[in-house]
Amino acid sequence: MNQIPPEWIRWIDENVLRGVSEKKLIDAMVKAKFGNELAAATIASRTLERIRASAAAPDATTVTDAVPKEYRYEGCGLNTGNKVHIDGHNIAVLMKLEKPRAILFGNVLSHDECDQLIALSKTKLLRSGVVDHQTGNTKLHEHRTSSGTFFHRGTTPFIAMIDKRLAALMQVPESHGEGLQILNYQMGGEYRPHYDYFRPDAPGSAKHLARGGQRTATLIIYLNDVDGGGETIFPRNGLSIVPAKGSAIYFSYTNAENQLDSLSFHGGSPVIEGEKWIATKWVRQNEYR
Ligand SMILES: O=C(O)CCC(=O)C(=O)O
Ligand SMILES: [Fe+2]
Repeated sequence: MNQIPPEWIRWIDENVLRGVSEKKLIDAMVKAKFGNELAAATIASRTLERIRASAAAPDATTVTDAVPKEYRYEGCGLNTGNKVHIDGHNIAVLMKLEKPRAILFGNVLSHDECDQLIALSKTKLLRSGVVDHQTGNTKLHEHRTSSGTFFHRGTTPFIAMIDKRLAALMQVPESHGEGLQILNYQMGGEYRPHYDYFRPDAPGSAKHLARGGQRTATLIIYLNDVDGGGETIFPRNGLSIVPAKGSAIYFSYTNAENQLDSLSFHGGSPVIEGEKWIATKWVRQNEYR
């Protein structure tokens, strides 16, 4: 990688502002596959820019006001026990993370349900896109090299049953859920780290926010075991989740004050062997239409 994408520049700026050491930032960037020298040079130049900006600020108050408030974590995530029972289906709680709020679940879908979702999607796959922050439209991008399809909420009794289970698991009304997205990554396919929330400062976000408000949480369900690579990564925590058929990673990133948790930055690392299938459920603050 010989160029730093804008979301990484924003990430560097946020963390320089939070006082995170240069070494930690470089380590995280190297982990995310940037070259050591490029990472170090970019971080140094952003640090310098920040020092110059604060020197040019009229008074200390202006600088203090510019520091974003830290994300306030609400409650304790989904506050589950060690098992969740939904309509006769038993889901295991395998791991909990506090920052960002994240829970790894086992057996969210049975193996048979995973196979059914793959079979229903196979003939409908189209290359996935990313949201253009200026226009809000979807465009193809080298950072997202998967194919996918959607199932609108409740389109068939089978999809409706899954939508219902996922809403109960995520503790939101079913109507707040977007349609279930199915993704397939072939060898080398990846989704570079990104936020699932819509950037409030981007003009293209307005039309997405109008359809149910901000996204508050994501559930990524693994529909197959992947032979190599394909982990879901949270590069700011050094966390990676290895896909295991039927299990799912939940994470949330919007609180009642509308703050957004930048630690939820995540991606799908390249598949090295075999292929990867996932189902993603995004939920909104309000009813999604
Ligand atoms: O492929 C993955 O593990 C991550 C997918 C993802 O980030 C998404 O669907 O929003
Ligand atoms: Fe995502």
